[in-house]
Amino acid sequence: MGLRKPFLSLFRCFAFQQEMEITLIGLQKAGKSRLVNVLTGQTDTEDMIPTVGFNLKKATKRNLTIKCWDLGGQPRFRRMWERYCRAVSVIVYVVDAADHDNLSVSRAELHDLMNKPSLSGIPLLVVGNKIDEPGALSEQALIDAMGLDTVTDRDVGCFMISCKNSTNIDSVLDWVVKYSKQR
Ligand SMILES: Nc1nc2c(ncn2[C@@H]2O[C@H](COP(=O)(O)OP(=O)(O)OP(=O)(O)O)[C@@H](O)[C@H]2O)c(=O)[nH]1
Ligand SMILES: [Mg+2]
Repeated sequence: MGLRKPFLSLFRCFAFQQEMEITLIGLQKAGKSRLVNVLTGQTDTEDMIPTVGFNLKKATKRNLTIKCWDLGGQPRFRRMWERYCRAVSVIVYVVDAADHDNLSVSRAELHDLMNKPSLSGIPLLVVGNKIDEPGALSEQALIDAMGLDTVTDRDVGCFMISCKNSTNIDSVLDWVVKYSKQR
């Protein structure tokens, strides 16, 4: 009898241990790598090096480990996006909400990816980053600019964040946990 309680606690600990994978994509300089740094609790820095290919980092929160595939956003790396999105629980698409000039390219790349049959049904979280910058879009303006109302074949979320000020980062984590598909 004395052993029962510790055994049950140990069982619960392993039973609820969860691991999930997400992929972060979006145009170059959107802030994907900085978001991964903030999510994984690494020292935040303004000085970021453009991602060449991809990086993999892990974030751990309580019983949850999130593997984050951080892909390069430059045109030459976009061909890889689909491959790294196929097996993940959630696709996180990062947009620089203050970079109005590149919104239409960002939208086109997003819809191109969402139309791939291999990615059908994978939940999509669009995050408008850099809301600390003047002229950053509102959430509704980002939803309109990215045409999110037309993505109807999956769960879709949208948050406005600032990696610089750590604004709304918890909402990103909560959404990922809530909508992640066990694949
Ligand atoms: N003001 C502001 N700058 C940010 C924020 N997030 C990222 N940045 C800056 O934006 C620049 C690009 O950030 P990265 O995280 O390297 O962007 P990325 O999307 O990983 O870019 P690639 O790896 O080239 O695809 C860096 O100078 C960051 O410091 C933010 O919330 N606010
Ligand atoms: Mg990067």
